Parts: sequence; C-alpha cells; structure tokens
Amino acid sequence: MRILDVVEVTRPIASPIRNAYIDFSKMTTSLVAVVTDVEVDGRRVVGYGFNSNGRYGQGGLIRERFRDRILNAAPDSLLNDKGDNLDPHCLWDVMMSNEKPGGYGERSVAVGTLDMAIWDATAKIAGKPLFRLLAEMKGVEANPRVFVYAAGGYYYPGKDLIALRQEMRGYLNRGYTVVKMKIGGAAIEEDRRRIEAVLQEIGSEARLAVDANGRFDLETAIAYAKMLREYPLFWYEEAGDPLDYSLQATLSEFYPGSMATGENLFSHQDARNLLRYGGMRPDRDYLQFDCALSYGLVEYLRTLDVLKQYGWSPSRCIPHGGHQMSLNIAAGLGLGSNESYPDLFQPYGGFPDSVNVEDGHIIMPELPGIGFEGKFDLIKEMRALAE
Ligand SMILES: O=C([O-])CC(=O)C(=O)O
Ligand SMILES: [Mg+2]
Repeated sequence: MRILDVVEVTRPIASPIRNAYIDFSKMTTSLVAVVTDVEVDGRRVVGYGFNSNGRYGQGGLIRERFRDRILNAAPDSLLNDKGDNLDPHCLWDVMMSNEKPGGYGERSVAVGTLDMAIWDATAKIAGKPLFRLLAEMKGVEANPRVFVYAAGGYYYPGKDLIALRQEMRGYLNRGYTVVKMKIGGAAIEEDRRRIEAVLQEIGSEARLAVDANGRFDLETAIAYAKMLREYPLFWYEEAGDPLDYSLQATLSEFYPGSMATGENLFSHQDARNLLRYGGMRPDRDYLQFDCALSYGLVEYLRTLDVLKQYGWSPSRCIPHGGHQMSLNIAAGLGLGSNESYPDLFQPYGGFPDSVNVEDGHIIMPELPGIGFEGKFDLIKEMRALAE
C-alpha cells in the first residue's frame, strides 16, 4: 500500500462580505487530494481536504515542501503497525521533518489541509465514517447527533437592518437555534442597533453570538463588553488580538457571560498558552481551534490532551470553519458543536446533501471517510482534481 500522488489546486472562495478585520473579495482555499494505490469496492481510494476560510490557499508550501516529503518517504514508514492502513501520525512526522518549533502560523494551514485528506483516505480504507473510526480509536461512544450553529451576519455593501434580519430569519427557517453575527466593523452604536434588530427578529426562537474578529484594543473590548452584557448573548467572540492573552484575561472581569476564541491559534502550544494565561473559564467559555488551520487532527488530538490537563471538557470546543472534518471530530470525540456557514464558502462548507438541521442539530450519515461523497457539488470538484 502506498501514496501515489499528492495534488493541490488553489480555488477562489471569494464573496463581497467583510468582518471587522478583512474582506473576502480575494479569499482562496487549497483543495488537495492524496491518491493511494488502494481500491475499495472497485474504486481507487483518494482522500480529499481543503483549508478553512480566513487563511488563503497554501499551494506554494504544499508543492514546495510537504508534497515531496510525503512522496519521498519510504512507503512502509507511513503505515500503521499492521501495515493495512495509513498512519496519519507517521505522515504528520514526515511532513514536519526538518521544521523548527514555533512560528505556528507559517505552515500549520498547509499541514492541516493535507492532514484532512490523509484522514479521509484512512477512514475510507478502513471502510468507516471518520467519526466512527475516531470513537473506536479513543474507546468512546460516537454520537452522530451534532449541535451546529449558523454563522453569518457579515457586513456587506448596502446591507441594512432589514436584510440582516431576513438573513437571520432564513437560518431559523432552516432549523438553527443559535446564529452568529459580526461586530466591530461599525461604530459601537450602530453595532448595538444591529444586535437589537437581530434579537428582535429571533426572539425566544434562538440565541445570538457576536464575533469581533480580533479587532479591539483593550479599551474598546471593554466598552463593547459593557454594551454587550446588557443582552442575553450566546457568546462574545475574539474581542482582541488572538495572541493577546492578557487582554482576554482582563476582559473576563468585565464580561460575565460566555466568551469564545481560538480560531487563530494554530498549535497545541498556542492553545496551552491561552488556557494558561487567557483567563478563559471552563464552566462557560468556548474554544474554537480549527484543525484545518492548525496542523490537522493529529495536532488537534494533542490540543485535546492539553485541554484535559487544564481541566477542560472537549464539550467546550466548538471549532471554527464550518467543514465536515470538524463535524466528524465532534461526533466521534464529543466536541460541543460545530460552526456552519449556511450561505457562504460553497461548495466546501456545509453538510452532505441528505442532511438537514433540525432543532439546531444534524445527524451524521454513515458515509466512509469524512463524508464528502455525500455532497454532490463538492465531490464533483474533488474528483475533477484526481479521479
Ligand atoms: O469571518 C471570519 O473570518 C470567520 C470567523 O471569524 C468565524 O467564522 O468565526
Ligand atoms: Mg470568528
């Protein structure tokens, strides 16, 4: 058994939206395929992956460093002890050979993207949904019913309060019970009006989370905390710079409700620093590390070990990114929920076509691998790359 090829193409996922920090007019993603020589049911096993929105495609790094390391490794060194499947941990070590520690933004997205494809191939070779494979690996019970929330509420040209309310109403109509909107891209009083409009629209049918995308300095973060705490919000997300643990810790003195952060921390070492120094509260706060941006599931397993050491339950994890990889981790390893962008970043985000949101939850279908084969528009693009 061996890996025959690793293929990458960089694709646009552009849209006219913006958050408090960036617009998405030039956003791209890397789509990758890990091609094996294994056949299951007469079809070659190819694992697929892509990176989450917010970071751009990684073609340069994948083609110049990581692809060659995988293809140049002795094929047997990439297999499990029985020699009957790939071992994602061995592949991770091979990809990270000759890489110094630290600087975790530099290559974590490239490695995370490839890691997604490697796990997809591994679960397909095992003939199981990834979430079932993960639960078996850890000796825990899988739970195919996963809580999901709808992220949107972006700023875009000409979008008024009516359009914002309509967007949120659309999420409720599709079965979501928690919705998220952006803040920090307008003056505080305008954001207050946006929040009030959404709260009026959703009433008691749903809860609202708000996301500042790391825009605020401490003073502004506190000013927002004082405004936001007047409302029954689901969470206050990424108020300040993702690496400013002191800001996050100080903010918790001003905001008694739930806060969320972590989507821009890309290693278990960074996650550990957040838990050590960020004043995050295990009884109410949420951790949003996204494996597709942060060295993949091999690293995410280390991050979950760090959580355990610091007294955090995996149920406090609600990953960023809206992809099926994190859905599998949630169903297999007991994360609290997963993000979803009902109208954005297609065809990469979202669920298999047969899956509907009901009462804020989805049920994972029993598809081998990550489940990309169940999403027609997505698997069409993937297969065009490598099959
Ligand atoms: O707008 C973005 O960069 C995405 C984001 O923060 C989120 O989904 O939480
Ligand atoms: Mg966010």
